[in-house]
Amino acid sequence: MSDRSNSKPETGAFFARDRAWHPPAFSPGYKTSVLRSPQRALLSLDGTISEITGPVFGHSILNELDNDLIHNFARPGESAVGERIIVHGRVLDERGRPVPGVLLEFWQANAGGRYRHKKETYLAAIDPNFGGCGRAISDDEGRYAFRTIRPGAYPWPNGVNDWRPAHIHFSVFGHGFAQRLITQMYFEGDPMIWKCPIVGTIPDKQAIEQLIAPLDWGNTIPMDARAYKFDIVLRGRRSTLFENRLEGN
Ligand SMILES: O=C(O)c1ccc(O)c(O)c1
Repeated sequence: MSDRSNSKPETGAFFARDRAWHPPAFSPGYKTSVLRSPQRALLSLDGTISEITGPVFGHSILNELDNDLIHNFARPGESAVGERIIVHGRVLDERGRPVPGVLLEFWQANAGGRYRHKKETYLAAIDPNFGGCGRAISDDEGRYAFRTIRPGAYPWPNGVNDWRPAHIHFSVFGHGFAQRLITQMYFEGDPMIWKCPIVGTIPDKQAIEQLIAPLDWGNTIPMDARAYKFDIVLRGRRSTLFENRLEGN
């Protein structure tokens, strides 16, 4: 385990990734990582002008229901089946400062643990009123929020009887097209988290705990939805853990 005590102020513009905090790209217990992981040393490339100045997908075309997964795929007057929740939090930089204007995209399985995807094979029922995708943009204080239903856990073909705990996938776009980070949020108190082979690739317990959103009782909506709070830290020693798959660790 690495020492994450906060005693020394962080200085300098660049915060190198702590390799003990992030899971190794090659983690045989997570079978698909074996073929996905880089076979050669990584190269660090500078961003090009077109990546830095190019348009960022989606910032100007948010629809009213994009941050409401309970309704954004539902027939008029209907809603998705499941436990209604609000997920909210802040996008923060390495010094804890808010990051405004970030496009966040979310995708998840339905309450029974089934994705709406043509390659989905799990036998749980489709919910005709649930699509499973949404998005939001962080405000001036870095805050974002969306309404959804709590996803179900599901089995997956990794080892015998491996299950994914209930989780929501997050993509975070920055101010350039090449700035994209992907992570997953889990739910406080779920015993399945500690049995998951993907979670099991994460070497540091604190890094896992940072992916687990606590129940936020103060922001529940009585007679409607419970709230979970998930802050995303983009860089620094306490950076949220991001997946290997799209960024090559
Ligand atoms: O990378 C994978 O194989 C994989 C499988 C199941 C998941 O739920 C997931 O998030 C990733």
